[in-house]
Amino acid sequence: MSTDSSEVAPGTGGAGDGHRSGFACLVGRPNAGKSTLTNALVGEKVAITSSRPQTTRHTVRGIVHRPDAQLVLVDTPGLHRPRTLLGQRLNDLVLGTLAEVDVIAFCLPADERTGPGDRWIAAQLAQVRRTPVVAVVTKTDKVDRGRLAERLLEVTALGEEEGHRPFADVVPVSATGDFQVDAVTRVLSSHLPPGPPLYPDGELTDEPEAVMVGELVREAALEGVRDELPHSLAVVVDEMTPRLGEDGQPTGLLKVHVLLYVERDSQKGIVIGRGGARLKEVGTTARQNIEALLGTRVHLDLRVKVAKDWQRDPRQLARLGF
Ligand SMILES: Nc1nc2c(ncn2[C@@H]2O[C@H](COP(=O)(O)OP(=O)(O)OP(=O)(O)O)[C@@H](O)[C@H]2O)c(=O)[nH]1
Repeated sequence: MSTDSSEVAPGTGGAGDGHRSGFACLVGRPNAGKSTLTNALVGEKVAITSSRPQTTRHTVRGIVHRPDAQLVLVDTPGLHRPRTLLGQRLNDLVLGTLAEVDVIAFCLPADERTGPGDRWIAAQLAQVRRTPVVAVVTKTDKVDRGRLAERLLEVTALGEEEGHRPFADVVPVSATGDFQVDAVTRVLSSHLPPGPPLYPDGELTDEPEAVMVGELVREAALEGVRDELPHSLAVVVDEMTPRLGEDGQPTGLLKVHVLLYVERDSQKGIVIGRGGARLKEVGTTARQNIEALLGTRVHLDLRVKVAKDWQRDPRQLARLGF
């Protein structure tokens, strides 16, 4: 791993003498690389990545353990200008989270230019006054050194624009190229308050298992589908119980029932596929990942249902846990 200190933008330095602990939140436009970075930092798959924007619905925490610091990552949905009630709810959730964390990592892809979406987020972050904001320039493997240098300056300038807040640090990283991942941990940790670890060593997430199971199903169901499904797919884990044998004893198999809600019949068709072929694939992929996550054999039952216009209906949203 390349974590040469000369590659780190100047910042507030190391964690100091004592141990530090606290919470960090990753924000950025959809597709900015937040989930991938969370996974790289934690070193295990906990958040959901997908090549489709706005797939992260739940606040998933990953925990980075280091000898001198414990960094609890709160991965949020993409902060974006709300178009639907769901979008508004997500933004409220994000802003509420931001006010409570110790440091915010604002992810900006190296291979894109600063756009209106970034300016909108920068303006939102300026409202969260007390929390330091570290700009993390992601996906550096996608650009050459010259472009990266330009981009770092461009990002620094974004913090200095009227109505924004200067960034506490600017750090380049490639989560997939394993470049500077440690540097991101170090810089974020340097902004945490002194304190003992908040979670026992070895713990990677405090997200309830059912939420993570739901996310794995959601991820599998979205894979390779290129239409508007990310906005129209909700996942509810209905049941997770040990399967009992004929003698009433546990068989070592976990029974998992999951409901996939789509908005329209046409979307139901997309998820299920011809003759149910796609849903079968989704089930196999999701089951393997759930088994890896929980360390137990799983019997997975997926049902697809249509919940018309659920994104705009507060009662439906509440029922689905938003
Ligand atoms: N080349 C390269 N691609 C990356 C890197 N980090 C993320 N990506 C890709 O960028 C896309 C988006 O990454 P995500 O981590 O899902 O982005 P996100 O910000 O969590 O997206 P939302 O959940 O939509 O908010 C995926 O296709 C990733 O594989 C990186 O360091 N290098």
